[in-house]
Amino acid sequence: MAPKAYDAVVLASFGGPEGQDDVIPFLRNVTRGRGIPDERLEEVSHHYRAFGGVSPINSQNRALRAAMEAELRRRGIDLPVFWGNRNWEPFIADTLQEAYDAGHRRVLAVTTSAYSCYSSCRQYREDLGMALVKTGLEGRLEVDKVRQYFDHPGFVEPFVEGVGEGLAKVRAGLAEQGTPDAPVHIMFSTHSIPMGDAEAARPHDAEGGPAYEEGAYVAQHLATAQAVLDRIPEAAGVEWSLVYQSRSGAPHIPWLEPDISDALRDRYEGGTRGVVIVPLGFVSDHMEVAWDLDTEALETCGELGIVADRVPTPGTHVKFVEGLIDLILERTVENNIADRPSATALGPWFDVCRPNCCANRRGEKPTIAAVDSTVGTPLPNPGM
Ligand SMILES: CC1=C(CCC(=O)O)c2cc3nc(cc4[nH]c(cc5[nH]c(cc1n2)c(C)c5CCC(=O)O)c(CCC(=O)O)c4C)C(CCC(=O)O)=C3C
Ligand SMILES: [Fe+2]
Repeated sequence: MAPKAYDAVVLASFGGPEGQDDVIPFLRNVTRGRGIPDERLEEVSHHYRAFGGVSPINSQNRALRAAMEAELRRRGIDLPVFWGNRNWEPFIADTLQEAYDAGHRRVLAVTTSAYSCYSSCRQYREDLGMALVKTGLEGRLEVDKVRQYFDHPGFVEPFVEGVGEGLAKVRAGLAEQGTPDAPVHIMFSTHSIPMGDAEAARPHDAEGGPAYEEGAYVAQHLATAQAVLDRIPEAAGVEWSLVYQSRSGAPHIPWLEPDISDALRDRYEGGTRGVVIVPLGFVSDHMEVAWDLDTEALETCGELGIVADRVPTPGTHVKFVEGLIDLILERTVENNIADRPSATALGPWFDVCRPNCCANRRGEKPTIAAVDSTVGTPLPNPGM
């Protein structure tokens, strides 16, 4: 898509509760119309309760926003960064209104989500699209979005660093135990999604780019994991796999598998004694990482006697923050960066999503940043 003169950035995220009283209303917001059984909500509420009802995600987003502003200032670029969420305050609609009231007319969104699937791409585009409709800013505020950035070096490099360090720690732990040569496994973990969503995560039209047998969500994770490993000499020859976590939904609906806990048990039976756990699907150490990995998966490792290390998410890693700013500058007229780096053969991903990309299987909603967008941006020339 041709560069534009954006006048503000919106960091769009998931949101999380800020106290015990927020937990249930937050969970209702997340699962509205999504067919999640009450027992699952009850179960997940305990994760938040155990953390005082406070998700770590909001403070992480405040820190990310501050880091992005600092990096823009450092480069002498005058672009304010607003922040809004899908499921909790500040809500995206209020954020767009705030940006508009402050005089901005053309904003570029960055989401805290790197891959392509309904939950991580289209749903954010719908959040922004519906916010435009709700506020009545449709046609008055232009909203675009940076490309999904799973393969941007700024996202990949912090994992390269983390996996390298994780491998060293796990090997040192095994040596301490007197089993320095015990088999080690690198386990990349991401959010499970319904199989139907995984299959829908792709461009649908004939000329809309490559289609992927396993869906773009899985293909992007596999390619990114490989890109991380290719950059770590010490990882050569180490076995690895992609596993899934945080499954919800009704039991009879198939979701991506294997679950990380099952995978850990199977690997242990196959001889693995050290595991590097890589939260490849996530941008910050929020609840899905703090609970499902640091509490549950690490507990499973402890029970089995596996030496384990959980690698950090990109968070506010300087390379990640610089990468997000580079992604913004790919799209701006001023300070434009013409280079669109990609660490995998799949990318760089589209600035403007192809028709039906990451389809909402529960019915159409207004979206931005797609060839078939009904709000957000007039798209005379959809380009890349
Ligand atoms: C792909 C994906 C990402 C990664 C991309 C991205 O980052 O956006 C992600 C992130 C997150 N998911 C999060 C929390 C939750 N996700 C839920 C439910 C669901 N997630 C799904 C998918 C994803 N989720 C799906 C298909 C569902 C089923 C309901 C539905 O079809 O929509 C539920 C409901 C209860 C449950 O069943 O677990 C909760 C509480 C938090 C916040 C953590 C915090 O508070 O720190 C974050 C960052
Ligand atoms: Fe989720």
